[in-house]
Amino acid sequence: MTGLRVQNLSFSYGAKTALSDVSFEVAPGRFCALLGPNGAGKSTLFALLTRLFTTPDGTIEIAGHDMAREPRAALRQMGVVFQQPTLDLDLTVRRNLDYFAALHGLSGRTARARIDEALDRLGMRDRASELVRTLNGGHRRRLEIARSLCHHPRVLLLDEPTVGLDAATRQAITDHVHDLSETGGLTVLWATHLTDEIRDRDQLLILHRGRLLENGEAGALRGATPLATHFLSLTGEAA
Ligand SMILES: Nc1ncnc2c1ncn2[C@@H]1O[C@H](COP(=O)(O)OP(=O)(O)OP(=O)(O)O)[C@@H](O)[C@H]1O
Repeated sequence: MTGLRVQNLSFSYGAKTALSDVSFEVAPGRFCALLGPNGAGKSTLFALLTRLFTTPDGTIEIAGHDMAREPRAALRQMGVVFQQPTLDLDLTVRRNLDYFAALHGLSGRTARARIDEALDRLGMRDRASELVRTLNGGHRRRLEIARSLCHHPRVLLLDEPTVGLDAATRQAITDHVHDLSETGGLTVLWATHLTDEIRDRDQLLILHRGRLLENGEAGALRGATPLATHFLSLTGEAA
C-alpha cells in the first residue's frame, strides 16, 4: 500500500493552468518535501488533496483509498495543517482539541485519551487550560500539528507550516515533523519554498509553474550543489 499516490493530476482556474499532469507517490512513513516558489501550484495541489477542489483530471489515493470513489475513507486517513492558522484563540488548548476531536466523531473516553496523548506529545498537559492566545507562535503551530493527529491519520499534509515563525522555531517544528515520520511511521507531505527545511534523505518534489520538474531523494538530486542553487539552475528562479 502507498502512503500517498497522485496520478496525472491537472487543474485550471478558467484559462489559467495551475497544475499540469502531476504524478508522484510517497511511500508509507516517508517525509516528502514539496518545493516550489510562489505560484508554483502548491496550494492548488493541497486543495485537491483535501477535496476542497475536485477535478476529473487525475486520481488521488490516500493510504490506499481513492479520493473520488471513497472520499470519507481517504479523508479519515489524512491530517492537515493549513498555511493560515485555524485555532480559536479565545478557547483553551484543551477546548481546541475537544472541538476537533468531536468533528472527527471522537467522544468520551476515546477523545479524552487522544487529547491527553496529544498534550503529552507537546509537553503541554499542564498548560491545557490556558487560552491559545497566550501561547507563542511555535506552540500554536505545534498544537495545530498535534490536533491534526488526534484521529490517528496515516498521512499528514502541511502547507508551508512555518510561515511567520523565527528561525529557531522553524527548525524545531521541522525537526518535530521529521521525527513524527521517522519514529511514528507517518507519511508526510510538507510544502515549502524554504530549502533549509529539506534534508538530504527526504523525498523531494520540485514543482514549478504547475509542472513537476523533479522527484527523488533530495541529496541525490542536488549532488554537491546547495539545494537553493540547484533549484535556481533548474527553474531560473529562487525557491
Ligand atoms: N482563484 C484563482 N484564480 C485564478 N488563478 C489562480 C487562483 N488561485 C491560484 N491561481 C493561480 O494558479 C497558480 C498556482 O497558484 P497556487 O496558489 O496553487 O501556488 P502556490 O505554489 O501555492 O503559491 P503560494 O506559495 O503563493 O501560495 C498561480 O499562477 C496563481 O496565480
